[in-house]
Amino acid sequence: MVSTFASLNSLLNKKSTYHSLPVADLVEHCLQNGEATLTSTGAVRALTGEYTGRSPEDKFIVVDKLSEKTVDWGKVNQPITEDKFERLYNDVLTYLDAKPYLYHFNGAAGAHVSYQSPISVVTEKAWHSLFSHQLFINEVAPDAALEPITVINACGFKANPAVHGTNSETFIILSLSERIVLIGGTEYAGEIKKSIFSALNFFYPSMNVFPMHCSANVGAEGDVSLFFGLSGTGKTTLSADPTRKLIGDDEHGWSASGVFNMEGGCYAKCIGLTEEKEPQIYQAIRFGSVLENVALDEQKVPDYSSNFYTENTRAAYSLDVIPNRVPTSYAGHPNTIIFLTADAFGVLPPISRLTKEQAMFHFLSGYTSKLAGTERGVTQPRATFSTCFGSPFLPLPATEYAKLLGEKLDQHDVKVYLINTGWSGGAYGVGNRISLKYTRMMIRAVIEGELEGVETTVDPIFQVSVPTHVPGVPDHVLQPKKTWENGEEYDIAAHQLAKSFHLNFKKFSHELPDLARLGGPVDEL
Ligand SMILES: Nc1ncnc2c1ncn2[C@@H]1O[C@H](COP(=O)(O)OP(=O)(O)O)[C@@H](O)[C@H]1O
Ligand SMILES: C=C(OP(=O)(O)O)C(=O)O
Ligand SMILES: [Mn+2]
Repeated sequence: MVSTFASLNSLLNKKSTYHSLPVADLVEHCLQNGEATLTSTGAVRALTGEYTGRSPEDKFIVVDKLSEKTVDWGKVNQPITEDKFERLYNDVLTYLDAKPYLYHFNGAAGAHVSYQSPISVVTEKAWHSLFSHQLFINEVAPDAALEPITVINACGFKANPAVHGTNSETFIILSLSERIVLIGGTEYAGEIKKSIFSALNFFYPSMNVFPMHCSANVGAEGDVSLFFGLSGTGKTTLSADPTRKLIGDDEHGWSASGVFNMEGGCYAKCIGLTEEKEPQIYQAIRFGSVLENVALDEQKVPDYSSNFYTENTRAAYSLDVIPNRVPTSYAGHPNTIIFLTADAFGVLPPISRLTKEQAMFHFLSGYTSKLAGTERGVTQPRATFSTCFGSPFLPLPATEYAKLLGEKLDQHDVKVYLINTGWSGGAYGVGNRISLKYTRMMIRAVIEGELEGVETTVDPIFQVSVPTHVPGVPDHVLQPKKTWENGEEYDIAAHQLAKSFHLNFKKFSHELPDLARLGGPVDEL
């Protein structure tokens, strides 16, 4: 229990801890400490060394009274004992105690006061504090509803698996009871934001809030759109739309009163970034923003085309720099939901409309690809079923989140579309990634209601409803088989994927016996 833990407070009360430094000071510290480089954009650039993506094999949840019977234990949520956690916690604090200085960010997660949790992030690096400042909410509501959560990031501390019970020197450990996240052995900043997301994904469902791995924006009429998707499928890119106000790019809750952002900033992939293609993200990279693992030329100009350090290059910036943001970071109930999937087999239609059953089936399936770099060891697109389009971040069984989605779909009038932002004209390696321009056109058409009444065909394998015409997109692009040189090869690949959908869904068939038949592809198992 926590009373036996070394006191974090005494560490934080030391003179050498910097509390809630303003951005300009944090930038100065990053540069003075030699942690980061000032770039021509005004943003600082940090390099993270060996770990340039998340490390799912090193993520654990502490088994205790609260988690034991609630968490969906397995490969994603690996158990670690309270004793091991306590030992590691004490060793991490001893390590941090020896540091000449520490940084302490104080902010919040959950834009709506009724769902807000104060967040403390204690780091040895100034740039992690700057990252936290940009990604989390900076003003804490005095009456925040949830208890605080503390992240302790000792990125330079290396665990000893024999002593600490970890898998390697690296660890991301969540104690839900103590509301503490311990991170060590990795500098990848994404672990900080995604561990808070994991914690809230545990706490929100019991408050009747549906936590979602999605981006969100709102139109002039107050119409809210959500974009679900695993990393790299386009949440950040596609929600950055000059004609709509941004709520957030990655993590939202859906409560009885509407949708709210959990965060206060964005974390955009910047591989291949150009001002022309993604102006909002490009322009957000400025003083105060943090570039992670982006290559620089001799003039310190970012080279977004370079994957010298990793494919998973990132920019972290505050929502404050987005000109068309929703200032409160919350809005009403969505009327459009888009599931983004990056299909590496190139067989899913680029756009299709889903019935409620299909929406539930595809949400639970979470078929997509892991794109290069976001997770350690993934170097090219790899097809995966990532339930709820966010499996790495879900402590509870997937069906709990699906139940919340089902309730919301019953209560509100929402159209649901599946959009393939992955490959077309052949699998990865043969075909090409669907053009961002066309994807944007499809999304515009959905949101503007231009597809209501448009003629559709039912995809013979996936059974979803495919519009025959989308303004601005050549008709043949909408029919995946027509984009392949060899139609027979298309059929083989599509049937194979249909089969893996059904194989994957078997784990839900006990609880949801009819859903695969009602919402899935043709079943030829
Ligand atoms: N058709 C497309 N739709 C969306 N993104 C695309 C598409 N084609 C290429 N991309 C690229 O894929 C990446 C999507 O990343 P991002 O929006 O950060 O994903 P997420 O926020 O879901 O992790 C961006 O680098 C974007 O330029
Ligand atoms: C930051 C990540 O993902 P996303 O691009 O979805 O924010 C991640 O998976 O580490
Ligand atoms: Mn994103």
